[in-house]
Amino acid sequence: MPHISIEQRLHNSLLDAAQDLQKLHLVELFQLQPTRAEIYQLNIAPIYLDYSKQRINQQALDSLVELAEHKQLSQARDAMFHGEKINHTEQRAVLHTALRNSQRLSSHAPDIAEEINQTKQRMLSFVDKILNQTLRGFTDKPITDVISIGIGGSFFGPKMLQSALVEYQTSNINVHYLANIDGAQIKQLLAKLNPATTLVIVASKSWTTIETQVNANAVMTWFKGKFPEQAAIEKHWVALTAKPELAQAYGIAPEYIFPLWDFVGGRYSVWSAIGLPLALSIGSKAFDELLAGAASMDEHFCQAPLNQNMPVLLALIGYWQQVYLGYNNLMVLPYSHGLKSLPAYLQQLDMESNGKSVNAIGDPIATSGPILWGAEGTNCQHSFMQLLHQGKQQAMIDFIVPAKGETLYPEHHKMMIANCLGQAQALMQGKTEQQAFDELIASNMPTEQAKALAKHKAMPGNTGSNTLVLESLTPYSVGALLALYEHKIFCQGILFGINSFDQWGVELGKQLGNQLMNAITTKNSSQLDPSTQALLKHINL
Ligand SMILES: O=P(O)(O)OC[C@H]1O[C@](O)(CO)[C@@H](O)[C@@H]1O
Repeated sequence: MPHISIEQRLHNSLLDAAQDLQKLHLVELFQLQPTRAEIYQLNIAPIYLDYSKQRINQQALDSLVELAEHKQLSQARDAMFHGEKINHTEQRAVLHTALRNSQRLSSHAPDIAEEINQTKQRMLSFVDKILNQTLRGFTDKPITDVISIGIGGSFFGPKMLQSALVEYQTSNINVHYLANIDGAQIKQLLAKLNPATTLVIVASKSWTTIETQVNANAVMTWFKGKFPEQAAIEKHWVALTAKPELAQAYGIAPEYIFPLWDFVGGRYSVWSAIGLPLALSIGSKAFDELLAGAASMDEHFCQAPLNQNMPVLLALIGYWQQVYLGYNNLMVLPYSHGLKSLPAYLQQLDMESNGKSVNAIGDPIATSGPILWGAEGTNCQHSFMQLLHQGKQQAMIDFIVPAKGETLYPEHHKMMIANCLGQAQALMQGKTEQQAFDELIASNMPTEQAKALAKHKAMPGNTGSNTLVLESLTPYSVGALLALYEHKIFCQGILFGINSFDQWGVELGKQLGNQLMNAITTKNSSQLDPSTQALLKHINL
């Protein structure tokens, strides 16, 4: 027998499983194994995962779990939780998990754990004081509005969670977000606000992000138009940053500066001081529950065996679909208006983390993270779902739905559930031409016409999906959901061999944006490529 490596053996086994599964329709898989729904599920409160509709079998799952072991997934996970510098291209630890519970870290890095706890207490006490009006504006008026200026990870998390947890909004404070550098947005926002009752938060880990700087400067000009005094700035401006010295130089009072650290990646930072605008909306208790929900998923991720581990399973199923079934994109469909911005949040989380082309030692890799997209159900059923039912492109799909909905409108929630499960079913089952024909005949259509139309009504089905059921839309369950995706992405990074925690790819765009700005200001575009020159000429600034 020629010697083959473990990886090759597992690869062969996965290829065999994929070949076997290609011969079977999902409907046949259920006929052959009627207990699939009981076997391929995991209930880790507050999330129930059904993956029985995936085109997967036990041989594939066993080999995938073995592959994860072979890639030392558990060791990599422990290294992350213990604060090892796993982000090797930036020489940084990755410790967003310690923000939700620092206990696991305290035996490895007690100082960091302590600093995290102190910052959290300081931040939540600040929130309480703004909300109970102990802390007020410069003219002693209570704060009614917050402008949170930040982009990417300093924006998506708080913004998305604010709509997800709107039912938990305890304060009367309106939080407004400024991310894009669109003067029209600033104009509209500032026109309706009063500087005397507005708190301005500048959320920027690096304190160098140009969009955030430009927006902060515009808001500062507006603010100083009413209150030029430094003492006023010190009562109305807050900084959330890993560069406190730069924030202080900007004029922000040290007591109003809340740090984060280089071991918290931007897209993983909603659990840190970056969550402050959210906490000002939902209050410190609900913010704490959000952290507790995420910590519960961390605990599960650290303790559960790999084949019963929800983030690991999600990662393995996605890996299987990409590498062995040929998918390249993941569609996330939250059947919940509150979670409408979840796809946008997950886009940064997944694509900025795993959109890479080389492995840890810089060698090219064959597969990296998927394109992620999606929208709130049921709206998407009336737009792009047609393509998935009958088009030639395919997607990996995560349906997400809360089991409990708004009690004031119970019929709406029942219909939401019915639509969510109905879509997953339709994608799985499809409809044969014969079924379509029979239906048309039953509706009294003449045979020839029915034959012709049946071709258009047939749907292949056989599209797999995961369904994630949250108990309800609470801070705890949403915290667990976000941590689930974070860990899934981490696991996929390990499987692909990627460093999921750097983002060098975004740098070139920033650099060229600055060059373009220079060309526009100096009116000299001669160094630019012909297409860019022609565009600048046409725009004629
Ligand atoms: O918080 P900062 O440093 O302003 O960065 C904002 C965002 O910019 C990026 O560095 C690149 O897009 C993200 O990773 C980050 O979340």
